[in-house]
Amino acid sequence: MKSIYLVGFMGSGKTSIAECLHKALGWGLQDTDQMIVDYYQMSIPTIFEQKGEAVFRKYEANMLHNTTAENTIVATGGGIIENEENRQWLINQGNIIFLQTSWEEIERRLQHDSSRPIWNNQSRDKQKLLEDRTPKYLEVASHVIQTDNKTEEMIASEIISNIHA
Ligand SMILES: Nc1ncnc2c1ncn2[C@@H]1O[C@H](COP(=O)(O)OP(=O)(O)OP(=O)(O)O)[C@@H](O)[C@H]1O
Ligand SMILES: O=C(O)C1=C[C@@H](O)[C@@H](O)[C@H](O)C1
Ligand SMILES: [Mg+2]
Repeated sequence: MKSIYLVGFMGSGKTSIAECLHKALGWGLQDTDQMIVDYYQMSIPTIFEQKGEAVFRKYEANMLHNTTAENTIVATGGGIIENEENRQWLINQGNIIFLQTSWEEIERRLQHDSSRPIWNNQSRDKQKLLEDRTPKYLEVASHVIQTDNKTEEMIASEIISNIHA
């Protein structure tokens, strides 16, 4: 079967739910953020600090194109949909799940986070970023799953029923 791509804002649960789906379906698992760290041998905060966001976005697009097209759960980075070519590429793949999460829930989940450079950049308006990005997640999505007040396992089951529907 075609791979499943998870898209959504930081903290929407792409990495966590990809892990649940990987266990439930026995498919391969990829995470574009982790692929970047492994390939370039640098943490994401270090890439942002030393190379800048534009370079990170190039690395991210390269990794997206290197993901496996079949029988793989792919967690993407929260900003993957910023790039129009990435959006078109995702639309062409088909199984794109948007994990839609409210601002209040994201704030709760990431209140102690120190690993996400954009989240931790005090000069960025993250709530506005979520508003600006939401139409882009919706543009690529073949399925939209609300994640507020659901456990990771509940969300994974919902995704499995959706893709089998
Ligand atoms: N359904 C959920 N309910 C409660 N907490 C959750 C849920 N899904 C994920 N979390 C928690 O939210 C935090 C962020 O999750 P995760 O790293 O999976 O997000 P992400 O979408 O991959 O973010 P990023 O875009 O930054 O990679 C983690 O602490 C995770 O345990
Ligand atoms: O939303 C974003 O722009 C990001 C989300 C993370 O997954 C990482 O890709 C990185 O921290 C940037
Ligand atoms: Mg992640």
